[in-house]
Amino acid sequence: MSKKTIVVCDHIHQSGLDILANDSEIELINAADEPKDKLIAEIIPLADVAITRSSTDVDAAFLESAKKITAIVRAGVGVDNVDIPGSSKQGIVVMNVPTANTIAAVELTLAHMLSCVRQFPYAHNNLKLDRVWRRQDWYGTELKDKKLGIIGFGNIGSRVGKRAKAFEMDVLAYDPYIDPSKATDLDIGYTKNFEDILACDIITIHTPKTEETIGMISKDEIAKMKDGVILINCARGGLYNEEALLEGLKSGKIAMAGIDVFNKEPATDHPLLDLDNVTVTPHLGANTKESQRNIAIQAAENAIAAAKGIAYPNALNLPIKENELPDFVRPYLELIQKMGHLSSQVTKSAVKSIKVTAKGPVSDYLASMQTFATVGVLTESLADQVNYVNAEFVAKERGIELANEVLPNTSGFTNKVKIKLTTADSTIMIAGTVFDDTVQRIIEIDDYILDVEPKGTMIFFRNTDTPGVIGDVGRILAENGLNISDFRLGRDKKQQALAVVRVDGQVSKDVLDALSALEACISVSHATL
Ligand SMILES: NC(=O)C1=CN([C@@H]2O[C@H](COP(=O)(O)OP(=O)(O)OC[C@H]3O[C@@H](n4cnc5c(N)ncnc54)[C@H](O)[C@@H]3O)[C@@H](O)[C@H]2O)C=CC1
Ligand SMILES: O=C(O)CCC(=O)C(=O)O
Repeated sequence: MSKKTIVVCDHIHQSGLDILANDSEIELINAADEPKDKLIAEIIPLADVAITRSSTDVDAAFLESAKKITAIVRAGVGVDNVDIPGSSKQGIVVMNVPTANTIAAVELTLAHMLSCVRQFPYAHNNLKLDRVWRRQDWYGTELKDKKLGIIGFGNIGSRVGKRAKAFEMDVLAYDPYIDPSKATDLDIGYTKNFEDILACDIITIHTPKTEETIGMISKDEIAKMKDGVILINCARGGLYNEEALLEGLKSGKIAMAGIDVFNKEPATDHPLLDLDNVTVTPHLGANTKESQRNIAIQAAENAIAAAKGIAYPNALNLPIKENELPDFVRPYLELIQKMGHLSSQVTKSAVKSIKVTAKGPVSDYLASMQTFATVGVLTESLADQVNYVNAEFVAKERGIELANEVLPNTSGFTNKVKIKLTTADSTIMIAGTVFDDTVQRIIEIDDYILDVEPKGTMIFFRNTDTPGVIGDVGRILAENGLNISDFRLGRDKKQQALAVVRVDGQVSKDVLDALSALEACISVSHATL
């Protein structure tokens, strides 16, 4: 097997590099010290998988060069510098390493909080750099009994809250997307009213950077805050509008701000740096030895798994979360993909729409069913250019309409999935189910009730329901050296029948011509799964 190339775009801990270097199936290119233009132009085109941090943007230029890339591992949490829709369009799986740097970011937040209330860096510089001993200049405040507002109560926010409780702070969480008990179980207040947060003494933000969270704290919000409020941002630049923050700090409305992240990084010329009431760090939230080691190991292991096509841990743009998928759903996904592939082989015409329907508990996974069915349908014309990540984009680009619907839970099979494929020339409907949790079966094709295992080479022979047809079909197949491994017949109310014949071997044009020459034949087609 040829080696897969993993390009490391930013600095990661040596322990991760060692894992990559020691894998005999992996070619490692450590490009962390390469200029970004060289990285994009010369190195990214070689990569099967790339590992990035916040210093490499996965933008249009990166993606343009990512000709071979199948997966990108963001060695950290925030993926705001990764163009996820653009990656999906190219069929690239985007993965992050979500919890390995949580504690590092939590502790840096507390460091900023303590530094702000005691103006620590200024007192430090006064003594160390200026050699001035003026204790009367450095009166701080205490965290005890202060009200701390936490915006975003996920991995980092909740742990900041827990530690703030140890400082005897009065903590209030704002996060509309969590169960309030996540906060109240920690004896932390929970509010859905953002104004309650604005009334706090200290406010810290721990949300991802999204359209909703950009500028969450702006001029209007700052105006509503207490005079002398302290603001901390160790999440992402821009969550606090930087101009409003600057104004608030200049006017003294905001007493202090602790800032680790900037809208544009590196931020060596930022006007915030000119102020005397900020504590600043150059995006150090994840920079502890423990965190960097953990992240690098996880990023390397996950990149290797992705390069070998074994697994995509923490994938952010796959239609399914592997570890959340109940066992009974997997065979249905496989089945609907096969049904999609089969229907496109039988119709052999430009696809107009793919409609997926399902009944029973499996219908909770309808969106994933749609993706798998779409991959199945498009595989016939696009082979490996289509995958679970880009299927929807590819279909839309080709003007294929995608639709899905839950079927009413009537009697019969507990779970049933159905695909209706409409092409320029015809329509086909195939339904299937799974017996005993593993046995996949096609149970309907158009109006015919059947019981067929979707496997191998299959001939679909539609005929007028007259005696002797089965014998004729068997004879033609035998004359052409095709052994029948299964023969299933479905009849409809119009005196027509559909035979699905599974054969060992390939079906030639001669066989199809001979079958279609039979007087009873209405149509004949074949498919291979
Ligand atoms: N400075 C640094 O080096 C680091 C920064 N980060 C940043 O911190 C962020 C948070 O990290 P984690 O806690 O691990 O992520 P997480 O996903 O565990 O938590 C984020 C929380 O924000 C909440 N949220 C989302 N939108 C919200 C909104 N509009 N209002 C209120 N809450 C909202 C979510 O419900 C979730 O609970 C990351 O997205 C990343 O940008 C993370 C690690 C290091
Ligand atoms: O180390 C980095 O790349 C930054 C860490 C970070 O901001 C994150 O994990 O979201």
